[in-house]
Amino acid sequence: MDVLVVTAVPAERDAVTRACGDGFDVLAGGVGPAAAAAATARALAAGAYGLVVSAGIGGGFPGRAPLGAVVVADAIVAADLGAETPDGYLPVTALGFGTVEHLPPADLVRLTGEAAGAVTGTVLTVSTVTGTAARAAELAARHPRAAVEAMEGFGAAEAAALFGLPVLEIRAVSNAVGPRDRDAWRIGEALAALSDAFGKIAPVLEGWTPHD
Ligand SMILES: O=C(O)c1cccc(C(=O)CC[C@H]2O[C@@H](n3cnc4c(=O)[nH]cnc43)[C@H](O)[C@@H]2O)c1
Repeated sequence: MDVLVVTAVPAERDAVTRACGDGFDVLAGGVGPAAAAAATARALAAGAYGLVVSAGIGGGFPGRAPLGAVVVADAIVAADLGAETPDGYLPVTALGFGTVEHLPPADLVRLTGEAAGAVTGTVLTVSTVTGTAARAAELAARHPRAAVEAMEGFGAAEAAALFGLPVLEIRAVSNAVGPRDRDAWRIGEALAALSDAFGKIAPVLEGWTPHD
């Protein structure tokens, strides 16, 4: 299986490459869903791949994914792609547009989750890092299965879907979703956990074949 791994920043790319060597193509496509979509689409147009993996650090929802935990997404959801109304938030699908969710292959989620000892759950894609308890509570209420929020998965997934390819998202938790406390972020530990997880799941990804 030829695998394209898309991270946001070079530190994440290097954490994956440390574990996988030359086995996969790993790129740092930039922060945010638009950058991830553009970088993924460019790479997919230039090469022959069978699987796209969005990977990096992320914020864990308290009670679902503690610092240092690894999360494999069983759903990749755009959490702020919609409209605010006086009656609350509406996803774009409620407005008659597009999609807000991509589902990775269930067998691949199970196999990689088991290999890495990961939590499985919804990974939210946001364009703005959550910084208040109120916003964290709002997202958790709207997405009860949310384990992590990050900023790129949905963009990579949109590009993968455009090319008819399956997608997976793997996150290592660097901080808790909630009131902003930059000093409490544990980026080094999360990058080490990401690297460790890729060391364990690389053989799974290499051996996996899609089926209908
Ligand atoms: O300062 C650094 O060294 C550094 C390294 C990596 C990422 C950052 C960021 O500022 C965060 C944006 C980046 O990380 C993901 N991320 C991590 N935690 C969260 C979160 O709580 N909510 C949303 N995104 C998060 C995100 O995917 C971005 O790629 C700084």
